[in-house]
Formats: sequence, C-alpha cells, structure tokens
Amino acid sequence: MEASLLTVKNLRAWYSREKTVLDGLSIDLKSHESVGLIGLNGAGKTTFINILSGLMGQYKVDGIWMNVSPVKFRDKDFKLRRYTVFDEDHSFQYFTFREYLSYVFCAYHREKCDVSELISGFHFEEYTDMLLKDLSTGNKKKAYLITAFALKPELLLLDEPVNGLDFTSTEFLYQLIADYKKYGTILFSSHILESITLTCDRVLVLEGGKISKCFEHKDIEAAQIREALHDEKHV
Ligand SMILES: Nc1ncnc2c1ncn2[C@@H]1O[C@H](COP(=O)(O)OP(=O)(O)OP(=O)(O)O)[C@@H](O)[C@H]1O
Repeated sequence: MEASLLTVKNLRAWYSREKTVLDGLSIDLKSHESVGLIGLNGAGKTTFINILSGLMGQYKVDGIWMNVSPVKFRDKDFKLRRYTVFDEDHSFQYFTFREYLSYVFCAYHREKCDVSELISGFHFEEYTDMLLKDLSTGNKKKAYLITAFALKPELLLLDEPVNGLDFTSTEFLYQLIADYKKYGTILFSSHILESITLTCDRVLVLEGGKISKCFEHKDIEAAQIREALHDEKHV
C-alpha cells in the first residue's frame, strides 16, 4: 500500500449561512494513485476542488496533512506541490500558451522541459503562440492540460478535464491520466463514466456533502457506478 499523500478530515464548506455544500467530507489520497470524483450536478465537486486549490475561504476543517505533516490549502509549500486545471479558467488571458508555460515553470521554480510530445498529442501545434483569450474553449483547456502534465506536480487536480475536448484529445488525455501514477497523484472530477472506468484506481462518490461511497480497482465498472448514482438520485 502506498503512503498517504493528502489527508483531509471533516471538511465543511458553505456559500451562505443557508447553503452548506460540504458537510463532513474526509478523504485520504495515496501517493501515486489516480482517483476519480463523481457526483450529481451540484454535489460540490467543483467547490471541493476550489477549496483544495486555495480559492475558497468559507470552510472549516479538523485537519489537513500532506505527507503526514499539517498544511493549509493556501500555504506556499502546498501551492508548489499542486496544480489545478479548472473547468473554466479566464486567468492569464493576455498570455500566449508559451508565455503562460514559462510563467508557471518559473513560479514553481522548475527548469523548462520539452513539451513537444504533449503539444502534438493534443494537436495543439498551431495555437501555441496565440493569446489564451483568442482560443476556443477546447483549445484553452488543452493549454492548461499541457501545462499540468508538463509540470508533473505531486498532486494534480482536474475539474471536468474532458469538457470541451475533441475525441482524439480525449483519448490522449485518458492515457496521460492512466500513466500519471509514475509521477504523482491525480484527483479529477468527471461526468463521463468512461473517463473514470478507463483510468482510475479508485472512484469516490460525493453525495450529501461527503464521500459516501468508494469503489476500488476491480469494482470500477460503469454499471456499478451508474447504479450508485441512480440510488443517490432516489434517496
Ligand atoms: N458561487 C456560488 N455561490 C452560491 N452557491 C454556489 C456557488 N457556486 C456553487 N454554488 C452551489 O454549491 C453547490 C455545489 O456546486 P458545485 O459547482 O461545487 O457542484 P458540482 O458537483 O461541481 O456540480 P456540477 O456537476 O453541476 O458541475 C450547488 O448547489 C451550487 O448551486
């Protein structure tokens, strides 16, 4: 069994006094595993990923540990160990992909690396010097995904990574997710069951503000997951 990478205990999060979204969520991500996060619309997947990414402050938690040392989501050290690809991202719109990539590698204190395989895998060659604001939704998503897989953080968070991608890029992404264990841990949310069944070691179901079910290796079958979500809809 791999060592623990990130443990979050009893996370509660809200948007307003009346609107608690996460309510007692606990999670333990191992080093070098690929974990899918599923849940019905509005279950709180994006909220959870935003909190892990340090974007949301309205939460309380009993404890957060990275490699068994206490951390905070906004600690500089934690920031440098994770990178997030958001479902929608409108930051750095006046950067080209190449400028953005350089900026990120510099911010993470990393040496630049060769990204040509990622660029060709995502068929992104002709877009590398365009401003991010001028890219289509799918191509913008590719710019952030290429950055993420080039950077190879210890913890990679992807919110709905398949959204907006064409089918050849989707297949390339599945391969990257499945292979990521060599470099670190990946947590990604998706509504596309295939993206999870083809790539994950574990699937977590977010329901009622917490992780209500967990499917491991051999149990990850689309039919079972569909059934779990179906049950959830009828509680
Ligand atoms: N900025 C916000 N202000 C108020 N409520 C919000 C805000 N963002 C999200 N919510 C609410 O929080 C709940 C969880 O939303 P969230 O986007 O995290 O769910 P999700 O599981 O990612 O949904 P989906 O699958 O539809 O993307 C929803 O009820 C949503 O309406």
